Amino acid sequence: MSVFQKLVLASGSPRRIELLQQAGIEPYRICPADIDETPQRAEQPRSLAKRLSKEKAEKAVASLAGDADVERDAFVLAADTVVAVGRRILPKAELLDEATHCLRLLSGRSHRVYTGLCLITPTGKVRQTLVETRVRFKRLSREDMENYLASGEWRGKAGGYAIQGLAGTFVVKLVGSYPNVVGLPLYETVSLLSGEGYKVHFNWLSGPGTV
Ligand SMILES: Cc1cn([C@H]2C[C@H](O)[C@@H](COP(=O)(O)OP(=O)(O)OP(=O)(O)O)O2)c(=O)[nH]c1=O
Repeated sequence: MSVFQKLVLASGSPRRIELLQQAGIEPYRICPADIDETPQRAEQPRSLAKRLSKEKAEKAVASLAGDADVERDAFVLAADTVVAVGRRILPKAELLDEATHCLRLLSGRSHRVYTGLCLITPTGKVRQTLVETRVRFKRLSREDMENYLASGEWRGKAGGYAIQGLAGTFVVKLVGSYPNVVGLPLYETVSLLSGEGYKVHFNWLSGPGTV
């Protein structure tokens, strides 16, 4: 393996790319993995997040086969975020109806956000972690819901909301990792990578960053 380590991020989520960069990690390549994310019958939310993150990582690895630049010396990282109220898995909202349904379920209640992480090392080792965050929303008024639905911020988000936007004002309590809710738990990601020998470099040469 070359001294320069390569990280392939198996994700098309702009949030995950930004979060990774926030942790000082610049992916060598972005390789979104399109998979079927339908839950299996009676599948638990945490099993779903783990399974899908592994499928995304494996699909990215398969798509790199034959690519001499990354085939044998890249770490491949994937994640999947699932929002659940009890055992009920909320959809990744694409339609207004789905987002409305999600907001009704989330209003005035606690829910859990799970992110499954999967890392495949250059030697083919598969490492997985699951991170859980508990979030409680205030009771949402009709006006809150209407304004939120009109914002469109729910589109493509697990559970039909994005905590990093307007929905941040709905949060009464959060227990656990905040970046986990946005899609990538930073502490656990860095631990997973460094535990497998990926060196996280901080680019101090570019001077103090602005956050
Ligand atoms: C709950 C929540 C989810 N999300 C996002 C994170 C994920 O992008 C998305 C959950 O869907 P995912 O299937 O985890 O990810 P994705 O399809 O967007 O990207 P990829 O599979 O290519 O990595 O919801 C937020 O941005 N904010 C939030 O508060």
